[in-house]
Amino acid sequence: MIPYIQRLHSAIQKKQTAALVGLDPRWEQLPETIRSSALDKHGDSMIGRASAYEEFCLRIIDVVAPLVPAVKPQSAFFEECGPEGVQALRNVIRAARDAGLIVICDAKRGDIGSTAQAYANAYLAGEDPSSAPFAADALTVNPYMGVDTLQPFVQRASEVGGGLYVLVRTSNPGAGDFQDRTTEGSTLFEAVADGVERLSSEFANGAEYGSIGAVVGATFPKELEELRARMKHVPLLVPGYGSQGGTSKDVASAFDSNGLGAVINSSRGIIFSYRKSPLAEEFGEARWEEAVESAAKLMIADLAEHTPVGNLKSS
Ligand SMILES: O=c1ccn([C@@H]2O[C@H](COP(=O)(O)O)[C@@H](O)[C@H]2O)c(=O)[nH]1
Repeated sequence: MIPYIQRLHSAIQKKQTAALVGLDPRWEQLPETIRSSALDKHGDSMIGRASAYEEFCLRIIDVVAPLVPAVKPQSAFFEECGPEGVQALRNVIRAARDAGLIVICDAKRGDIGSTAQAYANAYLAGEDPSSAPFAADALTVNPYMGVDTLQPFVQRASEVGGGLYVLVRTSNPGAGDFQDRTTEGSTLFEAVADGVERLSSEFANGAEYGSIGAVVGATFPKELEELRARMKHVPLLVPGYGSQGGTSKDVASAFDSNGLGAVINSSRGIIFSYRKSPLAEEFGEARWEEAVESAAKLMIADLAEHTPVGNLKSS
């Protein structure tokens, strides 16, 4: 079985980029053609929204699969549509994997050990997509309840060749409210980072990186730089580029000198690029897929120019 981190790094080397496209469908922002076809078929209903989300995401996957190594569906938008939404999430994950993409499901799960085990079984398929109902390669997890609650996820990841991304220093404006609280000489986020580094270096078993990663926001570049140095064996998932204001310069420190060790997420900035200047003027909503392709290519070029991603060696 090939561990998650090896599969991720092969995909990054193959596509020559660490750009990660977030799949965060929002009804009001979908192209009018997709909305009206869903309304015609299902009326204004959750079934209609879920089918529109699925169509939108499948078309995005077709556009970005040749360009990027991975996608990150945001579970919340699918869950919001009820059972049909959850079925759409499942279909989107499968389609992305069939298109050769690594799938990181952003569901931020966490609970007491026995319940965490059920979440892990539900979402972490690792290398074999038939081994879980929501067949993600990797899952985001919340460490707030303690290291024992991460163990079932770690165990499952090691059994199936899956990966995890533990929330360490998030990208939202209030991230510091709790994460920056200091006790015994370190902040809460540093204490979590040290725990994740221990888990991932054990998992790495002598390799450079383990499959236990960390979420660290692009919107706090100083903390990102500190955390890269503090968690040497930990691959990073960096949200906050683009719509939340993070730039390629802000995320440069997330990478090692070979351009590995991190993926940078952009969701709205790519999937809704046809709604925003200048791509809105260039393509308009009718050519939304071309705008998405162009936005993904712009992000790829930006990362290649301003971060060590430009040093990636081809596989
Ligand atoms: O700290 C975090 C953790 C997760 N996210 C998620 O990433 C995307 C970001 O979307 P953008 O449109 O690129 O802002 C979204 O799914 C968040 O829930 C995050 O932003 N910050």
